[in-house]
Formats: sequence, C-alpha cells, structure tokens
Amino acid sequence: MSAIAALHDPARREESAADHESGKARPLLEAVGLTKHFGNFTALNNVSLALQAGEFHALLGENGAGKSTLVKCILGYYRPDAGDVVLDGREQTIENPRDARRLGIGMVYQHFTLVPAMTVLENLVMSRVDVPRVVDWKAERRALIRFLETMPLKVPLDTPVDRLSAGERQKTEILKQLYLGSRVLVLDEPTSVLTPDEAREVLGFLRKRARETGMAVLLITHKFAEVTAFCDRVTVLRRGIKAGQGTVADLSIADMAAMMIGERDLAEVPDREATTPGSSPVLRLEAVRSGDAATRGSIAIEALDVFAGEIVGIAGISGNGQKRLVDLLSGQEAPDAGTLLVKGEPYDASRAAAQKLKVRCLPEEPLRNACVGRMSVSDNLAFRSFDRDAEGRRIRLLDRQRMRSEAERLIAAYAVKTQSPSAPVATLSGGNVQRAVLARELQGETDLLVAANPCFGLDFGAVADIRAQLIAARNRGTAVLLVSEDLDEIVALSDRIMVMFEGRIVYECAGGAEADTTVIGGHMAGHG
Ligand SMILES: Nc1ncnc2c1ncn2[C@@H]1O[C@H](COP(=O)(O)OP(=O)(O)OP(=O)(O)O)[C@@H](O)[C@H]1O
Repeated sequence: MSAIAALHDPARREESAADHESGKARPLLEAVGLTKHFGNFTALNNVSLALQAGEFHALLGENGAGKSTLVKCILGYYRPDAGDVVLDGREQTIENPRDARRLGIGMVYQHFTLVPAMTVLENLVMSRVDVPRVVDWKAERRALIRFLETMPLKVPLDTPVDRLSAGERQKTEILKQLYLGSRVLVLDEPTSVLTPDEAREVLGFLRKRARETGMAVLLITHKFAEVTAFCDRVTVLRRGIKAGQGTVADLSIADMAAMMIGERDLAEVPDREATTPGSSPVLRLEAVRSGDAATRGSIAIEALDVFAGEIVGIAGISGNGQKRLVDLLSGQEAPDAGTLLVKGEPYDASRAAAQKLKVRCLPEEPLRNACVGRMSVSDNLAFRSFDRDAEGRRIRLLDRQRMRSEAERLIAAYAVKTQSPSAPVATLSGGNVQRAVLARELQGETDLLVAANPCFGLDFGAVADIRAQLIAARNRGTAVLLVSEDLDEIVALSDRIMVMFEGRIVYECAGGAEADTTVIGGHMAGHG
C-alpha cells in the first residue's frame, strides 16, 4: 500500500486523527493495515499500530491471536500480504531481519540467539551489521567497556555465554540491541526466564531508557502486572484483528482481559481435595547424580519422593539442574549414578517403561522435545496411543479414522487452535503446541505426571485451563512433579515445595497459603 493509499485506510485515518487531536508528534514507527494469510487462514487482518518515540507499548492477546505474526511482519521475517511499515513517516520495504536491523528495529526473542561458545564480548561485536573483516579486539573491548559503563545492567564481558545464567543471557540479549543502536525494540516475553527482582530491574531500566532516549519499546507479554507497572499504552489482538487499544492508565485489568477473550468464561481451578497419599511413593529418587559436578546444570539429589495424589513443586532459578532432572525422567538422559524408581520398580524412562508404569511427561519447549514439527497435529496427539486399540491392546495396523476422531476430540476439549487436525504441529502458536502436548499426556490413566514449566508462554485463560487440569489429575490420585521457574505457580499448585540450587535440593516446605515466598526466594538465590 502506498503512503497515499494508507491515508485512505480507515484504521490509519482513525489513528492519525486521534494523534492529531491529542497533539502527539508523528509516530516513530507505524504498522499500517498489516494483513497476513497462511493458506486460507488469516493470521492478521488489517492491524494498525503506532509507536511514539519514548513510549513503552504492550501487545496483548491470547495464544494464537497473531502477536508474533504482527512483529514478524514488522521485523521482515514475513512479507505481509497487505499493509506497510512506516518509520519516521517514511514507508519502508523490510525484506528481511537484516533490513530491520539496519533501520534500527531490533527484537529480543523468547529463545536465545547468542552463540553459546563465544564470550559476551565476541557475541556483541559479531552481531553488528558493519563488523569489519579484521576485528581490532582491543579497540572493540575499550568501546564496549565504555558502553557498558553507561548501562545499569551488568554482564561479564569475557565469560562464554554458555556459562551465563538465564537472567544474564537475557540481559545480554537486551544489551546487544542497545549496543546495536535499536530505536525500536520489540521484546517477546522477556521476563519469563528472570526472577521477579531481575524482571523489575530490566523493565524499569528499559522504561527509563525509552523516556531518556526516545527509543520505543513494544512488549509482548501475558502478565498484566507488567502492563500496569511499566507500559504507557496497550494494543490487544484477538483472532488476528485489533480488539482494542488505549492508554494503560485508563484501563483496568478486567477491561484488558475482556478485550483479549471477549465474553468467554474462564476455567475454574478446582480446590485441592483431601487425598490419601499411600504408604510408598510413586516416584523415588535415591542418590541420583548426573552431569559433571563442576558444570552448571548437573544434579546431585540424595532423596526425592512424590506420593499419589500430591503435587510436589520444584522451585529454582533456571540453570540449577531442573532441566536435567526432567531430562532424566523423560528419558533424554541416563543418570551417572543412583536409582530412579516408579512404584518401587527401576525406571529407565523408555517408552515401554513409561507405558507400563503409566508415566507421562510434559517437557520444556514441547515443540522441540515432545513433537515432530512437520507431522500433523493429529499424528502428534497420537504418539502415546497409535499402536493401541480403544482397550489399550497392541494393534499392528494404524487406525487412521480413530486417530483423527480422537484428535478432534482432544482439540475441542483442550481448545487447541489449529486450522485443521492435519496441519503440521509446527504451524501452531507456541501456546497451542503446549496445550496439544498436555492434552496428549493427560489422556488415559496416569500414575506419575512430570510437568516442566507447563504454563510457560501461555495466556491467562490457558493458564487457568492447565492449572485446572493439573489439580484435577492430582485429585484423581496422580502423583505430579511440577518443575517451574514461576514461583507463584509453584506456591499456588503444590502440596510440598522443594528448592533446587546448584543441582541439590536445599530446602523443603509446605505449599499453598503456608509457603513464605521470601524464604523460598532466598534459598533459590543460594542464601537460605
Ligand atoms: N507459518 C505458519 N503457517 C501456518 N499458520 C501459522 C504460521 N505461523 C502462525 N500461524 C498461525 O497464525 C496464528 C497466529 O499465530 P501467532 O504465532 O502470531 O500467535 P501469538 O499471538 O504470537 O501466540 P502465542 O502467544 O501462543 O505465541 C495461529 O493460529 C497460528 O497457528
């Protein structure tokens, strides 16, 4: 669309008129009438968004609402089918992320983009568009030290990225964008790997920086508290269209939630019912060691029991061994020493053992760890059951009809948003992959459920759904091991809480109202 045609676009006119009335300056960046189709599906329908210089703007929407598609159109990952990106009043053709970077539009992703084996210094220098053929490392170091002196976020320059904590990596990603001189910074749920203190530090710093330098920040988040504490304005997407926009100070959380989900009711999270834990644990770990004790992420767990009908929450800052614990229980790794028992039997986490002992697992990053991306949603939903009939007996020929109707049932029951059961699972939004895997893992009788960050990246409606499913499983008598970096989630769901620090269980307490988050937080940070 040309600049003149854009002026005739109703959404554009409406925004320009509003800006004119409020006496606002020309926006730094405008997305005008962006539309993006995937086949017959419209992921983004005529969405406009204006970012003023110096503003901190939230982008809200349920899983699958089109937030990533919108920012990918702005960043040059996708070519929109209609609409324009206008920077400083000038229409821009952004063919790829490199063009976006050249124009000063940068993004911090949920996954890390740094090279793990390189140091922070090397990563920052090599990320520049204009990196010279022969790098003068001394001069680069001096320039970077000067740059970092002006920043309150601190990261160690000479440490390889794979030795940084998740929080330090996230800060490095943000510093990289500032170092590259981004004038528009898009952040995709940047606080999901940060402790509450780090999250406040990072968002507080970016807000101040935006005010001081005129940088515009677009924050994709599912956390209303971040919107109300840090953002000036908010845009809400629903099913690919702009469902609302406004000044945060004028909106309540209920207003924003209503824009996101419309009139739908949320799942009620059931109460934790009294359960009989049984005399012997469903899961027992004895003297389990895995990984080189000197490296981050190794574990040394003396004893860990989970009984039927309870949720044991493992709290900890990312990188303290939780990932390896889940890897052991999901069969991605074997322990170097010690014993894993399920219902008293040795457990090697093979598919056969999981089936026999009724163990299910929702690992982190389910698209990578629990799905085959190019296979259909229907096939992915059938991974646990494709070789069984309705009674659980082994079958030789696949029953495609049954797989499809079972997939349709699960898609409806867990409100998985997909164009069809035969769409590749990789085309689902992040939150919907999560729902699909949980739907699969909660089918049938489950004696032990291991869930790693089950609500990571989910919208608030989906969080309510998934919490309800976990509590319901517990109330049915399933033993649940919940590994999560979200302390509020651990406290809300767990009967017992254990804190992992540097691979060990360093603290145990009761969950729910009795849990003291300050004490737990202290143990998470290693000064309990
Ligand atoms: N490459 C693709 N091919 C087909 N459909 C896609 C593709 N990318 C996204 N979609 C669809 O477009 C819709 C919007 O997805 P998008 O990733 O933008 O949502 P989102 O709001 O970022 O969700 P989340 O909060 O879960 O990350 C989804 O229904 C998704 O299935």
